[in-house]
Amino acid sequence: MNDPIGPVDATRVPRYGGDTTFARLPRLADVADADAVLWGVPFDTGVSYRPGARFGPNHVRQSSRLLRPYNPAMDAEPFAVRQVADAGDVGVNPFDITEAIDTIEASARELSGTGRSLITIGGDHTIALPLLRVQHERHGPIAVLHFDAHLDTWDTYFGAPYTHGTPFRRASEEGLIDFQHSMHVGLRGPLYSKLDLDESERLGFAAVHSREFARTPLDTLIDRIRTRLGSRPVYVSIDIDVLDPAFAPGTGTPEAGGLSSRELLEVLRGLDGLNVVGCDLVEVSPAYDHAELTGIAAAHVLYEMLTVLPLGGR
Ligand SMILES: N=C(N)NCCCC(=O)O
Ligand SMILES: [Zn+2]
Ligand SMILES: [Zn+2]
Repeated sequence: MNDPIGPVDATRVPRYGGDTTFARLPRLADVADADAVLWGVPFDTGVSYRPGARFGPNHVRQSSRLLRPYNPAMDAEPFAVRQVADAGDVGVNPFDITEAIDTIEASARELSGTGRSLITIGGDHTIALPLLRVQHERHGPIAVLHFDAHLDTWDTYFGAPYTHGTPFRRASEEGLIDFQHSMHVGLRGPLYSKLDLDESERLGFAAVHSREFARTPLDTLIDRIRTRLGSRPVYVSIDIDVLDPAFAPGTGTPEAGGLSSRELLEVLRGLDGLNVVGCDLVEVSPAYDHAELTGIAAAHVLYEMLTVLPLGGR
């Protein structure tokens, strides 16, 4: 492998100008090949409340301009040990959800190539379903680590099966999920019924609720998460609304009482050494953001994810 091409040097080219790729990394077309590909899915036709996550990918990219190459928390240089590239956005039909899901699945399959890690910026949470289908093709039933205020294991909205509140139910029904090793983290807020929690368990998910963060040491929670995931291939799906609205106001279905950015970043660092095969970051809706708070939180979340991705051959 040639030395990876890293971000544009901010001590030479001011970080507020120029091309807007994630962390000012090269575009996929500008590198020979990549170990990890980051791309955007500007789709929000699946939302049940505030819209706007279709603008998420470019907002997160814009908010990622201040990221620097060295991660002191992990003593790591995520862009020096692997080639990371930004593949831009997929052209996805905003008027037809099933067609959009098919397009996302086909593009994810193509971009993952013969073993690249795929990091997806949404978009609303509907997009996790086609992403999981592609992971399942490669790895079989997959351990899903799902950070979210919401279960997203609901059945239908207005009779519609493919929405941002239903991807993990569909994934479970399709046999994509490893029932013994999947988990929600950060659940909170009112539900439709007590049965929602039983159903989610039946569909294969253990849970760490947001309120547990107030009373349980972080290391204990990280141990619980690592024990649940084991050595399985893990797909990490992060809905930015897992953060408290104070840390991430720019999202479509905010719920009070969420994680702090510091807690979430620490938990992600705690995934180091696990077999993480891909991830998504969804539900950033910039029209409800202020001072790029949500975009910056999302950019840092992806930076930590890129740091803990296992190094693999292409
Ligand atoms: N933000 C996501 N993904 N899901 C929220 C669904 C909440 C609801 O309308 O019941
Ligand atoms: Zn959510
Ligand atoms: Zn969600």
